[in-house]
Amino acid sequence: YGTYGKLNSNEFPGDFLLGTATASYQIEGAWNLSGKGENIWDRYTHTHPELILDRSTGDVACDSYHKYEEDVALMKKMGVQFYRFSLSWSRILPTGFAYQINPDGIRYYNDLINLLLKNDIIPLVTLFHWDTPQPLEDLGGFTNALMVEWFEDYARVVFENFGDRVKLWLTFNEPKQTCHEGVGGDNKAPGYESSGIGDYLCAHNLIKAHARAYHLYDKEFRPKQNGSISITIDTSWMEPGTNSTADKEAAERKIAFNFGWYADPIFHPNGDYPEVMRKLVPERSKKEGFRRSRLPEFTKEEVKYIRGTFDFLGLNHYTTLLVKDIPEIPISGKPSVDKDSRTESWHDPSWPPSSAGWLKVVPWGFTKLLVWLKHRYGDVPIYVTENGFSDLGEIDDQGRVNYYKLYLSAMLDAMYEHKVNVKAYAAWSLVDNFEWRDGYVNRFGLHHVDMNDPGRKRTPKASAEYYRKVIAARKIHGID
Ligand SMILES: O=S(=O)(O)CCCN1CCN(CCO[C@@H]2O[C@H](CO)[C@@H](O)[C@H](O)[C@H]2O)CC1
Repeated sequence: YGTYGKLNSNEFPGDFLLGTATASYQIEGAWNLSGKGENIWDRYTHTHPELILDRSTGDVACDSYHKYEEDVALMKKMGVQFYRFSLSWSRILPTGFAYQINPDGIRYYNDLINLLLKNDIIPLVTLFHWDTPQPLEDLGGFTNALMVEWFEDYARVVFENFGDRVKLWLTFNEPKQTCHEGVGGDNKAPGYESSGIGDYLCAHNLIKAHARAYHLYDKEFRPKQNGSISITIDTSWMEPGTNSTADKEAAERKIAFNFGWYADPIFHPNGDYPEVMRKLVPERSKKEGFRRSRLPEFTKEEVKYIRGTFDFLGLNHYTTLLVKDIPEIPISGKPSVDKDSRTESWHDPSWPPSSAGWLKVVPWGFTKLLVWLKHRYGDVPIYVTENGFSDLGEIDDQGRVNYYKLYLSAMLDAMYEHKVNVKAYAAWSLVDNFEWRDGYVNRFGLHHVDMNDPGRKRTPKASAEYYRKVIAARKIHGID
């Protein structure tokens, strides 16, 4: 693969953190037990079974609500240094509003946090991993500007209850899946399909909510709790389909619309949405006959308020796309972010597959993405909060072992050859879990979960053994 593919970096720096990750709706189950309120994924899976590949739900999932001790034991055995998990907003605040706190929600997460600390595993806690409380969605969810207040109130309850022991926070996981896929499309809950309009509105409020929670932490909690807080944003690497200038610019546009949309307002020295978005969206909106741009605008004060609301950068990365320029997209049909970006993307047929159509094994893309992040956002500490491989659940998962060897090596290449400041890596995922619209068909776990067994039996796969050796030896090769 040339410079980007040499598998020559092998060892992790002494202070590098190796961990694993999950999310509340995907593993907890207990969807309506002990006071938990309904969230949009409960609603989406209960009312649209036809949208889920195996018509399953997260009603029970891995039953980690009851089996979190087993989960911690699996992590202890692998020797992971940290565990990234998310809080179910509706388990803590059943109505979404902070006037009613569910004691069992506080109890559950305290038990989990205390057990992690007892096992010398650092908790890295995500406040929001897509599971909006349904009563808030009924009021528009993130298309309602008041969500900024409601999220701040939720964050305050969380920092008050867990911030004495939790020192690493993420406000949101992958905002694009909530806004672009969930509000703009129906690929995720709530499934409004308000493409090119609702997704921009959702993102605008979500970014403000992130900044509000950051400043709340920074002013009221950091002085006594001394933690760090950021956001996790995902992107594929966007590789030009040809080395034409048009395709190179198209790839830059695509990653701006895909990642910069959320990252620039927070991490870019100038803040605000990427320039290319602030140019192309108003232009196309006008041609479509809109009286004003479909992309909401931050005021100067808001740009300042949002810029710099991070202590590190949370990155989820899985794969790479090839991108080409589409010079003219006819003004017809519904508006969309993809039309606004004037790009088309695809996979090179030679790239090794996974069981998920969107995930191809392209390790050099990880190196390029990490280098791109450093050039665009400077030397910000990067926490890789998700990276992993999908298969159909085989125990001898050599495809996953191979994926981790390649991607960990690609990450170390970026660190050693390009001095990218990566500080941590979380393998997605600790266990097979509810993979959203793919249900339990496509699986990402280091441990197999028997979804037909009421006890949800967990079984280590070959990749769990490989990751245990990597953590013990703190290197990737020569550990068999
Ligand atoms: O078909 S296409 O290519 O046109 C569009 C699909 C591409 N997306 C890219 C982002 N990816 C986010 C991954 O989502 C993350 O990764 C895990 C594995 O999916 C999830 O389980 C986690 O909850 C989530 O944080 C989901 C698929």
